[in-house]
Amino acid sequence: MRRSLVMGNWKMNGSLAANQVLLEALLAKWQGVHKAEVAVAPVSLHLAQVGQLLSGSNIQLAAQDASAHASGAFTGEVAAAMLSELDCRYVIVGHSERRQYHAESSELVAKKAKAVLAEGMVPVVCVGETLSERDAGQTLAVISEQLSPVIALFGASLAQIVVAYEPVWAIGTGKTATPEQAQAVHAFIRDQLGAAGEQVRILYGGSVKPANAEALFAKTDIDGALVGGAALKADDFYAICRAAD
Ligand SMILES: O=C(CO)COP(=O)(O)O
Repeated sequence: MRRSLVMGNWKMNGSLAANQVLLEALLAKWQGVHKAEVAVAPVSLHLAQVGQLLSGSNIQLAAQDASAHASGAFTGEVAAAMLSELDCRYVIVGHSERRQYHAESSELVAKKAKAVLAEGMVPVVCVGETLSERDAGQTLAVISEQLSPVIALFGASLAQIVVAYEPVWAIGTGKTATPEQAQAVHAFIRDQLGAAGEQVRILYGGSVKPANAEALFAKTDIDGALVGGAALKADDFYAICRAAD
């Protein structure tokens, strides 16, 4: 049985003070989420302070990206080992915003995922098609291309990753994939992962809200959510976590 996972991706939002207020509001109402695992991913600069606020709670710390390199002359990058030092449990890699605005290839994303795993953390590998790719009937081909370097690089450790399916057209647009559309892609991803597939949690991301979370989580292959905008509102994020519990 796969344990559901809800992760809040705060992206590049909020001052440290604002994020502290958000977390305190979340922790104040934090009862009743026992079965689902929950994590929040602040910007790397805030990880230490957010980690301190989370200590004693059952909310895990996550990072939004990691370098593929272990250390050295890579200005602006943050190594996986540094994230591990701050007790991060999860690291998002290959978010569409990184692929789109920072030209990250699927090969680079796979290397980042491997670097995260090597430091004892869980990579959350994001995949997803754009609207024009969907309209052209290329959704599954795109997902397959994005996953294949990860599958090739991970081998037997593939069961240890988390995958997030985030259709680009649903991110921050208020347009969610229908539960049926998401389920079809999740089932495809699980199939692509082969024998490891049964164990891998596959999250859906893209305009997840309290109003649509339950219907998404009811689908067989949707094991949780990667939440952007709604994770910045304590009430909404809490409601999504409850729906996964
Ligand atoms: O990109 C996302 C999470 O990583 C989804 O963002 P939204 O929930 O704001 O659509």
